[in-house]
Amino acid sequence: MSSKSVTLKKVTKTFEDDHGKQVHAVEDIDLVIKEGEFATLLGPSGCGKTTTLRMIAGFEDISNGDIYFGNENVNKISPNKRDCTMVFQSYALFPHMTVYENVVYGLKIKKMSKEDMDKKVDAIFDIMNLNMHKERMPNQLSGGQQQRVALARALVMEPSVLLFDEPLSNLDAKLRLTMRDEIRRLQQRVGITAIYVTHDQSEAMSMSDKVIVMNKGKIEQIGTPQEIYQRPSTKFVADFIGTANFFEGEIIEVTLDELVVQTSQATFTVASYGSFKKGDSVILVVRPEAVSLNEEGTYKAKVTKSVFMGQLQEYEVNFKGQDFQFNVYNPMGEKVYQEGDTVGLVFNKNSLHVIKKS
Ligand SMILES: Nc1ncnc2c1ncn2[C@@H]1O[C@H](COP(=O)(O)OP(=O)(O)OP(=O)(O)O)[C@@H](O)[C@H]1O
Repeated sequence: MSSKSVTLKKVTKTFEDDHGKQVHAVEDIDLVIKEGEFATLLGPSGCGKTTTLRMIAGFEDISNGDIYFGNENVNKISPNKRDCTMVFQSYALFPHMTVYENVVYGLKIKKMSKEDMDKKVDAIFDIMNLNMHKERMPNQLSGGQQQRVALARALVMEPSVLLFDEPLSNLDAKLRLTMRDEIRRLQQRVGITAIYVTHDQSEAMSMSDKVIVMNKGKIEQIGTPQEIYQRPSTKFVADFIGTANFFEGEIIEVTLDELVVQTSQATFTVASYGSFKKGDSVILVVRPEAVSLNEEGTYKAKVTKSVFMGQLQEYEVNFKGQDFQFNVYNPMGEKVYQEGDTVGLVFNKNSLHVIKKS
């Protein structure tokens, strides 16, 4: 199976709202998804991820800009001629056709010989463990099985790019976990370029080589799951991915590998990433795992909430006027603090992160 890169250059999509006003659903997006890469468009409802995916598929015209598959500009190529297929949230299987007929349908349209068709369908059914369901009708399958058939139907066409529009939204939580592993393994096995839309950050984090975080029609950050979690470039990204506490402050010292940040609560030393200078107004991002507790620590805080969650103890403390939350692992025998206790906070400087205040 061949795969292609996908490039978006200054892509914009404008819609007319109910009052006839032009609104940008997607604005000036630049994006490169490499061959064989699994890239996820992630963001809250209405941020423009589905519109972006539909423009890549050709279902939606673009108002401005260019889209390339490999070196080929596909702006004017109709969806059925583009070298990509889409897997939908609703599976979109033909209800009156068997599993086999559903999967073979696209090849029949292409007028492929029966022998070649059977070879391709058999190979896909083997990869996806669908052989025993060949003669069933879609309504005789579970949601997960139906989604596997939809995936098989997309893959059998051997597109260079596979597009996913929230494909797991209709499945229960446990099945979602299994299916996301299955999709990722399959994508790696066939080496196809995949572009996946979701608003579920754990799905994005666990499946992707590259995550594209969108907000209000624009790209906030592109990075590996680790980069967007550990080194978010904006407050929006830090807030949207995982949980975070924010402290406003100012850079008071810059060394080769450290920043010193003064907030109204304390002075923090942080491992340095990005370019900062003395006097910059910043936001200190404190992830839940950046904090541990002891009796002696110099940063004293009052516990305002302590909840046993099994593996983790969830704390909320008041630290010089600001409430913040974090988790501490809970091995048996570890001291557990209760509401009203005074504790010492220890911050791990490698887990702290600074972003510029906009
Ligand atoms: N056909 C349309 N006509 C007018 N406005 C539209 C149309 N399609 C999308 N929009 C608007 O464009 C913006 C982006 O929508 P889009 O569906 O791409 O967002 P999304 O991030 O995929 O959201 P969701 O997760 O809810 O699907 C929204 O404000 C939406 O209302």
